[in-house]
Amino acid sequence: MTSSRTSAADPAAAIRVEGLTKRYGRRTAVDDLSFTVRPGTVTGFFGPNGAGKTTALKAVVGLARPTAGVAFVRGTPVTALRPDARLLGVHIEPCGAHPGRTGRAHLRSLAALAGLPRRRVSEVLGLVGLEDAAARRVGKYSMGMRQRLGLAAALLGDPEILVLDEPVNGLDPQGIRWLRTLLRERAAQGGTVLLSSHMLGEAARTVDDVVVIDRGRLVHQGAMADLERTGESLEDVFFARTGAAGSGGTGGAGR
Ligand SMILES: Nc1ncnc2c1ncn2[C@@H]1O[C@H](COP(=O)(O)OP(=O)(O)OP(=O)(O)O)[C@@H](O)[C@H]1O
Repeated sequence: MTSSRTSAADPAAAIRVEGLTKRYGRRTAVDDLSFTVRPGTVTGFFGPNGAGKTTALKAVVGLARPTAGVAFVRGTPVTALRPDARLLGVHIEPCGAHPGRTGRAHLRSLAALAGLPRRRVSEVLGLVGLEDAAARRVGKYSMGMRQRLGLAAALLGDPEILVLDEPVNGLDPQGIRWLRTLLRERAAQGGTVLLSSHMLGEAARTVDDVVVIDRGRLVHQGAMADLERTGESLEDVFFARTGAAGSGGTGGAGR
């Protein structure tokens, strides 16, 4: 396992997770998890079903209160940060859009809440390819369209850091390529992305750094380039470190 020397409150780390634990009753969803997300990178967050990815991402963005540990965003505990759509853009399902509202209306209220200009709504609708569906009710959206709406919401503030939970789910091949290009371009411009995914082949083409968890615990952190040097694929690492090979069921983190 590659450990990071970045200290907890180091503002040079876009995100630093330190000793994060989240319990639901007797179930431990995230277990003493620490990892670092370097600025200007796309970091992939992987693990079997029930490993604790969504729970950890929620804690990273301040949507779940950790039982123990701290998530730092640019060196500040996320719980001490004022909501700032220009710093942190988040897409974690459910996106909270009322099924009876149109996609455009949903984005307009988010923009107003975040103090962003209305023109950003048209811009992000164009960016995610939802212009034609903007006047339709969200309840009528396909899974891929809901995914695009969630991405549009995350992109509203053109944020420095994006946290996306399984953003590829439901996207068509064109959408998957579009998202890969978008995320790579953002990283090339100094932006940071932390995303979870089960699509290891696709993720291997997108991410710079890899964090793998199993049963709530870190089992691997390292750079894709290091894997490429050793000839290991992301899938090799995933199966070797999570022991998920051949298992059809969910491991879960509960003990
Ligand atoms: N609100 C909650 N109340 C109780 N248990 C929860 C809650 N949220 C998550 N869990 C439990 O925490 C564990 C981790 O769930 P989580 O959704 O974080 O995993 P995941 O890695 O995102 O899974 P998947 O890949 O299937 O989306 C699971 O055992 C889940 O049942």
